[in-house]
Amino acid sequence: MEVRHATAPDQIPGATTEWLRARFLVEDLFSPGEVRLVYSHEDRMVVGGVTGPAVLPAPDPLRAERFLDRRELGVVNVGGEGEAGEGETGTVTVDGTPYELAPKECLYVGRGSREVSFDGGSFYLVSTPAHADHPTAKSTLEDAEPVRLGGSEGSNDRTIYKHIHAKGVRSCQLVLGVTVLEPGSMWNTMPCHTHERRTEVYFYFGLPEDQRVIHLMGRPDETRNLVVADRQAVISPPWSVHCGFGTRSYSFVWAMGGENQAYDDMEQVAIGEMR
Ligand SMILES: O=C(O)C(=O)C[C@H](O)C(=O)CO
Ligand SMILES: [Zn+2]
Repeated sequence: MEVRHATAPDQIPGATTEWLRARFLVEDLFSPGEVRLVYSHEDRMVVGGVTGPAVLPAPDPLRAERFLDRRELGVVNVGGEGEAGEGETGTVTVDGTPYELAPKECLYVGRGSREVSFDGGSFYLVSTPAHADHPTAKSTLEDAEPVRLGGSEGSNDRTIYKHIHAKGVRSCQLVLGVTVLEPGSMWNTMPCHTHERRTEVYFYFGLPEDQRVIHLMGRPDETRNLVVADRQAVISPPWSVHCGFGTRSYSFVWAMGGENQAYDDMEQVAIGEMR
């Protein structure tokens, strides 16, 4: 498990591309038969990738017998569509109960779960500290009550699926959803925002291998960019904007941890304020 330390906005002026990528970009999350994990001190969020079969370990930095002794976990199947277009389903088994996840479906795994294993599919993981037990629950795209936002005039026609949130699958602090851009729409999260009460992690997927997303980060008046490939994640601290545009359309998993779970509790930033 890689450990990354927290950052401050006054470190951004003068930061090199390499410095920014080492702190905020998470590459290489997927390797067959392995669970790869990164522990960020930004709200103590852990992100990971699994290509099964594999079992969720309890890495040493957690100093816990089991990964979920003091944590909760969101799992999203980020595997591609099957040859017949029906989607590659994968299985997550929690303490002997199997849950089949189709692409973009999500499983919330509550604190206290003892064994989590993965088979088939390709799974993205996000975990936050937890102080109560909430039941393990699956969320389909229908359960996530899709909301269509934006439009073709802004190249941001997209659908937001909220899986884990205050009015959906319940958790202690984790909030998680999937946003899918329509073909020809490239911009996510514009106009952008910050939320000082929460860290957010974006995981981009469904992007062709030779295409990229240009992810904007930093204080609104001191922005930088990260050039992000398919199946890479960006850690967005509470002080940073998080938005971007792709050279093709794509999907992303967004997940937050921190002070509150109010999805709309954000500070909107007008494009004219950005530098
Ligand atoms: O497309 C969007 O806009 C998003 O998905 C925004 C995220 O949900 C977000 O940033 C929540 O704070
Ligand atoms: Zn946000």
